[in-house]
Amino acid sequence: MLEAHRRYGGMGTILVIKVSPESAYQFGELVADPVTNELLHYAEKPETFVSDRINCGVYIFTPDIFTAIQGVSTQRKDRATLRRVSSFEALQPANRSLPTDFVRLDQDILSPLTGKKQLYVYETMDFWEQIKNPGMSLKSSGLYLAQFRFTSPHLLASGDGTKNATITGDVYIHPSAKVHPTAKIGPNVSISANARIGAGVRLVSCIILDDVEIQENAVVIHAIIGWKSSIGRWSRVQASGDYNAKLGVTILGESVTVEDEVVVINSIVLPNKTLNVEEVKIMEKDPECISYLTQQQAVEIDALLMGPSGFSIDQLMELAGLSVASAIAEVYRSTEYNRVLVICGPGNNGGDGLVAARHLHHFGYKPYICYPKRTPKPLYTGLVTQLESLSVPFLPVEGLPQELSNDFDILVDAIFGFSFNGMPRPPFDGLIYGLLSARKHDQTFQRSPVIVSVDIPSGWNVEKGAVNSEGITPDMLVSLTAPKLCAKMFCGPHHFLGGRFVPPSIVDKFKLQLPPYPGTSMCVRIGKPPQADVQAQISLENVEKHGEADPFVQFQKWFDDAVAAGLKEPNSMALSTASKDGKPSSRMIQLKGIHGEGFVWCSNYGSRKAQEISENPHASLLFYWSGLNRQVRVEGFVQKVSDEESEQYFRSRPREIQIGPAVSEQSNVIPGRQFLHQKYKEIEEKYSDGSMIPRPKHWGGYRLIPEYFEFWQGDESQVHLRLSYVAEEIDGKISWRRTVK
Ligand SMILES: NC(=O)C1=CN([C@@H]2O[C@H](COP(=O)(O)OP(=O)(O)OC[C@H]3O[C@@H](n4cnc5c(N)ncnc54)[C@H](O)[C@@H]3O)[C@@H](O)[C@H]2O)[C@@H](O)CC1
Ligand SMILES: [K+]
Repeated sequence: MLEAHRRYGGMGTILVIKVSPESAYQFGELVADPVTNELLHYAEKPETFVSDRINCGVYIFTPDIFTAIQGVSTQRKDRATLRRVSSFEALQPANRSLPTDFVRLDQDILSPLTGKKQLYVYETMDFWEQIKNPGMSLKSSGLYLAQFRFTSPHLLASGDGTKNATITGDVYIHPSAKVHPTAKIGPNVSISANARIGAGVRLVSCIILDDVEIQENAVVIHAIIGWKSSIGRWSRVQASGDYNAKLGVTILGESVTVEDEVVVINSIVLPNKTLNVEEVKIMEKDPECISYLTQQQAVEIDALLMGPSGFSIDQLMELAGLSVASAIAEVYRSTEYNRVLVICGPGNNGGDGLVAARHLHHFGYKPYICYPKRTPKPLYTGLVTQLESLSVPFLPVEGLPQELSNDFDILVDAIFGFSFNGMPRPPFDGLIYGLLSARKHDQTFQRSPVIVSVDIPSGWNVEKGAVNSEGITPDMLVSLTAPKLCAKMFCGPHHFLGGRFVPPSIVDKFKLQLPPYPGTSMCVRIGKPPQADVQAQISLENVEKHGEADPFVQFQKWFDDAVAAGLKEPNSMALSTASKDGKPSSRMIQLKGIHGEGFVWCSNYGSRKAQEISENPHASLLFYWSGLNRQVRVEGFVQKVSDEESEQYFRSRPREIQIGPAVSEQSNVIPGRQFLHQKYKEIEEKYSDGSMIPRPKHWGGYRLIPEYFEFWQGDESQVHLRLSYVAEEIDGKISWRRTVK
């Protein structure tokens, strides 16, 4: 490759490899000139197929690369400075999330330099393996150790349990590590510096990082143990060893303590956690406590239910669908999550979706159905008739909006259940893709719809879960009868079990361990609710230790926590303004996003707050995330955004919400509510042909440019913590001074 690089004479050469067209989209795809090998086009993880040659992530550059990196960084700094000094109206919505010293090799360097005789590719026919997920690094570590056997066999450990530990297969032990001779180690084990491995310890397929202590008789299998972690006596830390599965390898972050006699299976444990028996019991959907079914068992139970147990399919489907609707109603209230799209597949899973939609209608939701492949059996035609008689709309696939996120609050995935095999075929592949992309929440902080999967997240392998970790990531999974094996890979906040009908004969035959259903409920939660999860990571010490240097990054972190905790409307904030004579007023509004170094919201330019902002630009925003005991105050000055930017925000709103601003002349006295309804109807009718609703001149965006941030973390002991950031201008540049109180 080096020779080729010198021959090409460019600034950089990229190692590429040919992969199957199906897997190329996971990588950077490249197109090069077949004769000169010049890089002509570079697309990072493209949505449509570009090329089966992918970037291996191995580069050779001349030192000119540093000038190129500096160039990008300088440009970004200039832009940031410009943003602060020039009028906001002149600005494009800039990509706030990138700090000025952040340069992306692919987007900032490689893409702009294509076709300029600067970059070339070198295709390898040799072995290459990606290390995108932690599981793959364990696999690669094994390959590395195997290579040692040929290249540097003296580095590999040996021992038969007399003077040194018993070693099987390829094992590396750093000379400073202390390993007890009664330990049994290997194959595929790598032990780093200063690790201490106690008597009787068993290690198989794992990476033990620096300063780890593994005490007597502990077992570690298919795991990566982070720096300075310790595993107590007789504990087990293990996983299934499926390198492609999300939780196929157990990972302990830095400084995790697993106490004595604790079992940690298929888990990722964040840094600085202590796991004791109590903690683990609630943390896990303990495989010992709940049975998970193979595909075959699910099919057998199905047959037994409808055979000797005397059930009809109609009955089971009715109970399954009711469980799904009940679980949804338990978590997502119809007042906040009203518009539900139920996507129904061709089999019984789709039938469950039809039943659930009917119940959701009766529970006060507004369901819509997409049911592209109908089954002509009476059971299904009956379910369709029942829905039609309730005027529940059926939408054809072509009739679905491009972006599901704008029009629906809940997406119910009733596409495939336990009989799914292979890869999804059309039209369901496109629908599953729609579910995937509905979740890509961007910088706008708009709430994306929640996804509820019935029995199996569609597209997932029934036993192995998401293939290539690229499947949909539902927020809620309602397992029916008993969870299937893939449910172990479910990482969303709400896992429920439904199907309260399993007779004792089946429980006994399959030795099923299922949780009891409470009271008259049709569903029961499996695993603990999400809020406590995030809370477990919150300690004042953590907040202090991990506070970011950039308050915007800190804000994004806390905002993400609030989203992950499932808090209601995490983007709600109180805006306080004051009139020119200093009289304050506050109201709740919604954050639109962080763009152009500021917090943006949209409003009526004739409102009281607008009036006050025009007199006095100083304002304060307050976010309160009660479930996490956190609040954030952002103080600064406010300016209007440009007309073009306002236009963009207006266009990003769902159509029915676009009508609102046109109707309301906010804060102006109106003859009564009836008048508004009348006006709404008039406008709705005027644009009923789908033509563009114009943005009213009095509607637009504001941006608060922060000068001060205060992150407040409450604590049960009443010792609260404040992280504050004050903007300071040094040599014309803004920097943030951080203090902890
Ligand atoms: N046995 C039980 O305990 C109960 C099962 N129920 C539901 O029934 C489901 C199982 O129903 P089914 O056996 O009908 O199966 P599914 O609902 O999983 O779907 C099978 C259908 O999908 C098609 N299909 C399979 N792989 C495909 C692919 N790669 N691309 C496109 N189409 C594909 C099949 O041709 C068939 O039409 C369960 O998951 C559950 O939701 C409930 O209705 C009632 C209780
Ligand atoms: K499903």
